[in-house]
Amino acid sequence: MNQSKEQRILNFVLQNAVRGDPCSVMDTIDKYCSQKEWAMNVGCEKGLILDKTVEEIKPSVVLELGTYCGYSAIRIARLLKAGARLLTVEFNPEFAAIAKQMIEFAGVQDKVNILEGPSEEIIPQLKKKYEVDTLDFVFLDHWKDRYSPDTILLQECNLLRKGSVLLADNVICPGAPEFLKYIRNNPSFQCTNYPAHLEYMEVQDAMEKAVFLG
Ligand SMILES: O=C(NCCCCCn1ccnc1)c1cc(-c2ccc(F)cc2)cc(O)c1O
Ligand SMILES: [Mg+2]
Repeated sequence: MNQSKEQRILNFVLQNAVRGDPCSVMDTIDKYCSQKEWAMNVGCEKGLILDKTVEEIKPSVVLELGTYCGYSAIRIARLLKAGARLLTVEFNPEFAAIAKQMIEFAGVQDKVNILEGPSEEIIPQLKKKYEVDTLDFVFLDHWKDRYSPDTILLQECNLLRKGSVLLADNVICPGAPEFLKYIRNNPSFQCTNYPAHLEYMEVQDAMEKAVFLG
């Protein structure tokens, strides 16, 4: 049965990156996806915006929606302080299996917990099942039409506190118009837009940062 693109990316990392070196894994994925096969990793340009946001917040508890191959989970986890943790939600079991291997190869598995299933089911379980009090940082990178319903669900589940930061990928391409309309018109959020390019392409994209004001 022929391999998936995601399996080809993992194999390229296993053969070319340095085990236990997160930057080498990120660079190797970026090399493969810019030179051989495009894939929807956040990439290095938007990845720098993600890095700066994580470094600014120094979060203890991070939620990522949309694991894919684990590129942004590795990107975030490598910057987390001792004892800090990342919970990342992936709906697609094949993607989750690839991400698990990618994260372990990078050596950040002790900071990352991959939660398989639909975000609308997992978010209401975070407090009781995953012992979360509130979230310091949320990276939204899953289905773009789920960004606003899941942001509402996070509030309903009391998972945000004054100063919690949301960062959303792809608000221009593929686009998350409903999310932008919701978040920019909501007095409980302070929004900032970061123009960038779609990963590995000369196509306009942007990230949106939203700080919860409580
Ligand atoms: O769809 C995206 N991500 C969600 C994938 C499924 C998430 C599953 N899931 C996980 C948890 N709950 C649900 C995405 C798409 C593109 C893109 C851009 C241009 C183009 F021509 C084609 C595609 C670029 C990205 O950066 C993206 O993130
Ligand atoms: Mg994305």
